[in-house]
Amino acid sequence: MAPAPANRDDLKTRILPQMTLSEGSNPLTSPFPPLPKDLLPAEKAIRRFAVEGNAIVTGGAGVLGLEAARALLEHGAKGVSLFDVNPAQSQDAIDAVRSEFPSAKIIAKKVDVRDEQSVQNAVDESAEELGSVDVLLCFAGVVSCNHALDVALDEWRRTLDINTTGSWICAQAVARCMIRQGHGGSIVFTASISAHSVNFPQPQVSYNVSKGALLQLKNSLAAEWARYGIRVNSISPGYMDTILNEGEGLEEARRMWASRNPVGRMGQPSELTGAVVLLCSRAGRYINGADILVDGGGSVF
Ligand SMILES: NC(=O)c1ccc[n+]([C@@H]2O[C@H](COP(=O)([O-])OP(=O)(O)OC[C@H]3O[C@@H](n4cnc5c(N)ncnc54)[C@H](O)[C@@H]3O)[C@@H](O)[C@H]2O)c1
Ligand SMILES: OC[C@@H](O)C(O)[C@H](O)CO
Repeated sequence: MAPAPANRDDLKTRILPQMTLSEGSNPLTSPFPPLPKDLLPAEKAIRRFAVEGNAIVTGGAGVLGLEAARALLEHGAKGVSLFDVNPAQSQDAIDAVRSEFPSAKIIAKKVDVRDEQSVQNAVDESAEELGSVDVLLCFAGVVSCNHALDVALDEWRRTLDINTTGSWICAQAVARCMIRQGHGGSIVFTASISAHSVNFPQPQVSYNVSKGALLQLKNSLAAEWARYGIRVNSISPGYMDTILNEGEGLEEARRMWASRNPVGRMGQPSELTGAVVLLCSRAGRYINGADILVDGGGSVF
């Protein structure tokens, strides 16, 4: 049953008394344990960037989500559960990842991140089928480009519902699961350069707002959930060379995005994975509440 909304009395009697750091099993209260001295340097590097346990990746049938899932598996994740409103669109690509990692468990679930009950069921099933949920990557998202004067309320609501509220619904369901498990975890939202500045030339007010809000969602949860050993961070990709940024009429915009970038090109999906792995591995243990821009320097131009 959903909890009742809090009132003013709850603040003193229930909410503030719970704002204490739970030590004991909280992995964040102690520093990264030293690696055994007799390991070879390469083995130390692997251990430092190892991803432990299992992950849920929303938008997991999309270009960036699936590439991030592949990177987690490369770094030792035992299994991934891909949540997507349309997993069938990428059946072949998902099968290709399955054959790359034959000993990993790779599940695809049809989930609309706006549907709280469907997310809750899929999180519970994933925990059961994989054995645990230790990482959540939120990639599910839609882009919406329109002149601010023409944006219909439905278009505005849909963009914020999927990009922002959908990430919140998934984070809350997964955090409850991680707290039950008792050993913390890592949550990563996908914001964007659009969370930091206004894109050019395309007008996209609802998208920009949906991604900007994710940064404050990340900050708020990072502050609250560290006491359970859960770190919450975000990545902010620049213009990546994916279907989101393809299509008729976008040729001139693509040229402009590349020319306004210090490295002179758009990013490749695999170029996001270093930041994702860092945030989900032991090496990222003291990174909490951070946003990593992966944009070739485009946002400083
Ligand atoms: N491609 C870029 O240049 C870029 C830049 C910055 C941020 N991003 C963000 O990265 C994320 C992934 O982008 P991408 O390029 O891989 O796009 P993509 O379209 O390939 O992937 C997005 C996925 O989200 C899924 N999705 C959409 N609505 C959903 C819903 N209601 N519930 C569940 N799944 C849903 C889609 O089916 C799709 O598989 C998005 O959040 C996007 O805003 C992308
Ligand atoms: O901000 C870059 C991306 O988030 C997005 O792909 C682009 O703005 C879509 O036009």
